[in-house]
Order: sequence, then C-alpha cells, then structure tokens
Amino acid sequence: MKITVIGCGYLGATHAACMAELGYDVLGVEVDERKRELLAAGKVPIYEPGLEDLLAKHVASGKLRFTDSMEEAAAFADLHFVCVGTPQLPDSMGADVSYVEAAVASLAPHLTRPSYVVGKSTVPVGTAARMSALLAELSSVGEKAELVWNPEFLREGFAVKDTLEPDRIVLGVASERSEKVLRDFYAPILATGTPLVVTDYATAELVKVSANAFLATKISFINAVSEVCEASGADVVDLADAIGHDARIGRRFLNAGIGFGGGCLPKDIRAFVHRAGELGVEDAMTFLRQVDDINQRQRQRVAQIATAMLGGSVSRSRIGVWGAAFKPDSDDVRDSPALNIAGRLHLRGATVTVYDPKANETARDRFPTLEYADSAVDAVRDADLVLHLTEWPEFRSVDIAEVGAVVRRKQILDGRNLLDLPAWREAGWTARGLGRR
Ligand SMILES: NC(=O)C1=CN([C@@H]2O[C@H](COP(=O)(O)OP(=O)(O)OC[C@H]3O[C@@H](n4cnc5c(N)ncnc54)[C@H](O)[C@@H]3O)[C@@H](O)[C@H]2O)C=CC1
Ligand SMILES: O=C(O)[C@H]1O[C@H](OP(=O)(O)OP(=O)(O)OC[C@H]2O[C@@H](n3ccc(=O)[nH]c3=O)[C@H](O)[C@@H]2O)[C@H](O)[C@@H](O)[C@@H]1O
Repeated sequence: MKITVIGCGYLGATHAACMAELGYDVLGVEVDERKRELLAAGKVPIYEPGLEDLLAKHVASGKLRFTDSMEEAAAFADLHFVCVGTPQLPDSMGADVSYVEAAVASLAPHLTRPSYVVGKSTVPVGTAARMSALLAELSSVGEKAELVWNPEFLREGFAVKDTLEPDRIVLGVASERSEKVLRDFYAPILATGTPLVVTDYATAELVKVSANAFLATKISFINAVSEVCEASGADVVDLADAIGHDARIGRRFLNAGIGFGGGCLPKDIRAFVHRAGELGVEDAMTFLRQVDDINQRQRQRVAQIATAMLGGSVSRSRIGVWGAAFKPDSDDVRDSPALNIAGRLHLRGATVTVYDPKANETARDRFPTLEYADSAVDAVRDADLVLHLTEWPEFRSVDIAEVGAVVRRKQILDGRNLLDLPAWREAGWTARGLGRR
C-alpha cells in the first residue's frame, strides 16, 4: 500500500520513516527545499534518536521518497497524512491553521480517485469539519475524498518508539468506510493490543489538546507547589515521590523545575483557551491561563534566584549554562525555558556561556548573542554560577572536582532538580534546587 506524508518536520519525518518501517511505500511532501534535499539524501534535519537510521534505511531501499509536488502526491497514493505545523499566531493566542488549509487546498484539486486525507496536526476543535467541507468542495471526486482526524501523541526524544508503539490510536471519522481504511492501515500496530478510540472529528481534536493541557497542568501544579516547598523548607522531590505513589495521581510529569517548553505544550494550551473563548466558554478554561502563567513564572523565578546567588546583580558576572534544548534527547529549542533563562540573564549584563550536547547549533541560530562552548567543563570556565537547565544524563555524571577546578565561584542552581545536591555541597559548593532542601 502507498501513502503520502505532507509536511516532513518533527512529526512528518518520523511518521514517514515509521510507516515505511511498517512496510508501506511512502512519498513525503515537503515545501522547504533544504529539508527536502536532506531527507532525500537519507539525513534528518533534526536530532531524534533512531530516526536517521530508519529514514536512511528506507530511502536506500526506495520505500521512502520525497517531493514538493502535490500532483505527484495525488497520483502516488489514495491515503494522505497531513503533518504540517500549526504554530501560535503572531498576534493572538490562537493557532495558525493556514498551513493545514493550504495543504488540503493544494492537494484536493489533484485528487482523481476516491481518497482519504488524514489530519495529524494539532488543531483547534472545529478545524476538521471545515477541512472536510473544503476537501469535498475542491476535489474533483467531491465527497469521495474523505477526511479523517488522527491526532498524534508522540514525544520528541522517543518519537520512533511512540509512533511504532503508541499508547493509543484515536480516529475522528465521518463514515464507516474511512474507519475501515484506517483500521486496516494501522492493523500492524493494533495487532499488538494498542487501544483504538473511534469517535467524531470534534472529540478527536479535543482529545489531543486535552491530553497536552492535562500534562501541562500537572507540571504547573508541581511547580506551584515547589514554591510553597521553598517558602516552608519542604522538599518537592520527596513530596512528588510521595503523592506519585497514589496510582490516581502517578509520578510521571511531576518533576518540578524550570517548566515546560517546546513546539507544542505552550502553544497548545494557549490555542485551547483561545478556541474556548471563540466558542463562548472561555471561563471554563481560565485555569489554563494560570497554568501558562505559572510556567512563565518559573523562568522568572530561576532568573531571580540566580541573581540573588550572585549577590543581587548579574552584571559583569559569568554564568555557565548546561542545556539549551527544551528537553534532553532533542535539539529542539522552540520556546526552550533553558534559553529563555540564559537570554534573560544575558540581557541583564551577565556573560552567559551555553553548552548542550546536541542543541548548540539550533540555539546559536536563535540566540546568536550568547556564547557557546563545546563541553560541560568549558561552559563553566571562570563561572560565578552554574545553571543546570536541560536534564541531559551527562550533566548528572560530571566530575564535580574537575568542574570545581575551573569555576571562579562554586555555586550551582539545579533547574531540573536532578543533581545530587548533597554531593555538590560536600565538595564545597553552594548548591540549590527549586523547592528542594
Ligand atoms: N513535534 C512533535 O513532537 C509533535 C507535533 N505535533 C503537531 O504536529 C504538527 C507539526 O509539528 P512539527 O512536526 O513539530 O512542525 P514542523 O514545523 O517541524 O514541521 C512542519 C513541516 O511542514 C512543512 N510544510 C508546511 N506547509 C506545507 C505544505 N503545504 N506542504 C508540504 N509541507 C509543508 C514545513 O516546511 C515543515 O517542514 C503541529 O500541529 C504539532 O502541534 C503533534 C505531536 C507531536
Ligand atoms: O503535542 C506534542 O507535540 C507532544 O507534546 C508533548 O511532548 P514533548 O513536547 O515532546 O515533550 P514532553 O516530554 O511532554 O516535555 C514537554 C516539556 O515539559 C517539561 N517537563 C516534563 C515533565 C515534567 O515532569 N516536568 C517538566 O518540566 C519538559 O522538560 C519539556 O520542556 C507530549 O508529551 C506529547 O504527548 C505530545 O504529542
């Protein structure tokens, strides 16, 4: 069976390579020439563990190809997955769905056989119904071009595994026929016992944003509690361990720290609130504004604690920053809390040197005025303060004595609450976490 994947960024490149791995012939459609050429050469423009091997294998075997032509896409397959971006609009909290509209509108006129267009992008509720109407209107086969909404739940850093072994598959469908086509398509994954939820468009769209909103809420909840821990001398990690033993709560996504970032959670919660407003139920989602505020506050809080550790002013001090990506095992710096904090301190007059095992280049593109080092030790040479902001495992195994020998002052702030603070203190450091003893 043949499929196309329209939009080959983080989501689309992963989907394309993984579907080739399942045995399908895949044509990726990508408008960005640089990305398309890299992908066609078997190279992934992003760092995602395991993805390049998979992609290179299937490009070499011919199961995976890339194009920029929708005409070619329409001729190639009858099943098309839309994976284009839905970023936050520049002038509002809402999501920009124009890339989804453009993808559907440019594919539809070329469809000459009954086809299925499957939206995977994260969209405001109501988008799928509009895209379904647009598809029927613009395709020469009319309603024989059907739309399905199939939101994606993969996490960066685990994208390949999450695609091949998802927690669940959700299908928003308008007909039994399209449900059957998608059930057959995902049969290799469903055969392993993966739960399948078949529902309507609106529910499928809302499942996705609700899942991200819940995860964001969990993180902001523990971050808010961490501030109370700090004020009262309690320890938020012990607290999270203790409440996490309750299966109704669960320990995952209860790591207090500098907060969530990335290309999805922040923009998705804002788009959710915005859409609720358009639907006249903004009050129901007011708490999500607080979730966002608490998240922003964490960045401010870390900058404040860092300033206090430097005696009330960061001006003329040197700060070494460990981590730039919004999370480990990724080079994605979209809305990265680590870089936001580094940038704030730089703006206040500190010399800030950043090291990230994989994201130095993507960080330099966005924050060219920061300095970048090639190792954890080089980043903190002559530093007055070390900030641990992205939890790459290598930062937990640094040689404390080696780091101590190169810094100017032995001060470290653990923005991810994962370092062994007692070990640092034993070596003569002032070591702090967020809401930690
Ligand atoms: N990054 C992630 O981990 C996940 C992302 N999502 C959602 O998936 C969607 C895509 O996200 P990312 O992959 O992160 O974005 P991205 O920005 O990395 O990729 C989007 C790609 O689509 C391409 N594109 C735009 N218009 C096109 C068109 N008309 N034809 C062909 N290509 C086109 C762009 O050039 C870009 O390469 C978003 O809605 C996001 O919320 C959902 C789950 C996970
Ligand atoms: O819609 C999306 O794009 C994806 O968004 C998130 O995935 P992702 O952004 O890749 O990363 P997460 O692992 O969710 O982490 C998000 C942010 O939260 C932070 N985080 C996570 C967990 C935690 O306990 N504390 C915490 O601060 C991370 O450091 C990171 O900055 C969701 O986990 C995916 O299910 C979803 O598909």
